[in-house]
Amino acid sequence: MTDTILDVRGISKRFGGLQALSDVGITIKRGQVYGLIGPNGAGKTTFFNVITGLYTPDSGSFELAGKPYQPTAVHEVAKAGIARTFQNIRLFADMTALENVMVGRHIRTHSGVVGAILRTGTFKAEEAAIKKRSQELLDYVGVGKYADFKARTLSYGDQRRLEIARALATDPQLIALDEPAAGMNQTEKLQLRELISRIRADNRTVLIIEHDVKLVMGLCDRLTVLDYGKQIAEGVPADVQKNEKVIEAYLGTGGH
Ligand SMILES: Nc1ncnc2c1ncn2[C@@H]1O[C@H](COP(=O)(O)OP(=O)(O)OP(=O)(O)O)[C@@H](O)[C@H]1O
Repeated sequence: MTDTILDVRGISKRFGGLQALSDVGITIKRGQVYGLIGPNGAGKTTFFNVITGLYTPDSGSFELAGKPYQPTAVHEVAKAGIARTFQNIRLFADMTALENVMVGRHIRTHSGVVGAILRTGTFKAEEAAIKKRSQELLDYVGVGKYADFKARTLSYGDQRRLEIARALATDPQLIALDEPAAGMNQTEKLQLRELISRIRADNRTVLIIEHDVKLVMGLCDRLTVLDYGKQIAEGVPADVQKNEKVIEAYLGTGGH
């Protein structure tokens, strides 16, 4: 089994006259929490969108768990083993918390459409297993008691946790979290930090975009810093924190 989960090299992406990403590459090892940070407009979400199949890059190569991987379509990316959450929560608002997670789990089932229509024994057994696993995941992220509540009735912090449960339901090789702490209060941030640490302790691999630098520095094993689409630093938090280019990008010129 390879130690490298995601190996991405030479990603460039242009929107009209704007070079959103220039030759960006990262390597994430199994069991790491890897952070992607940078000022507003640095290209973080674009990078996420490229590796999860929402944007086609102008150049770049990808390997997932040692195999060449082409992020061409969102559902193919999920099948290949990358699950993500979004900066703006994207749950099925009128479905229950449990149903939201069950949807995520369905990409790993086998009985298919015919089985579902005929309600075969295999289908029913699979459905029961999906339900059980989904409830376990709700408990795992700490929202088990809201299983039967509609997603939109959950607090903001709980909706973010629910999104993480749904992403975990696909049994991903890599879970990519896009600003999971956005809009959270300090207590919720602490709980989130505990949850992500637990996810890592369970030998999962996490890629995280986050604006809260303190949270990222305390949580990540390694970091990449983007600024105007360029990778200005890569390394362990203690080194990245001292990097002059990083300090300048965050504190200096115009505070973009
Ligand atoms: N679909 C698009 N079409 C045109 N320009 C885009 C598109 N998506 C992003 N951009 C531009 O690319 C640049 C990088 O944006 P991106 O959203 O990736 O930055 P970010 O680091 O995630 O920023 P933030 O922290 O504000 O979310 C920005 O200048 C943005 O306006």
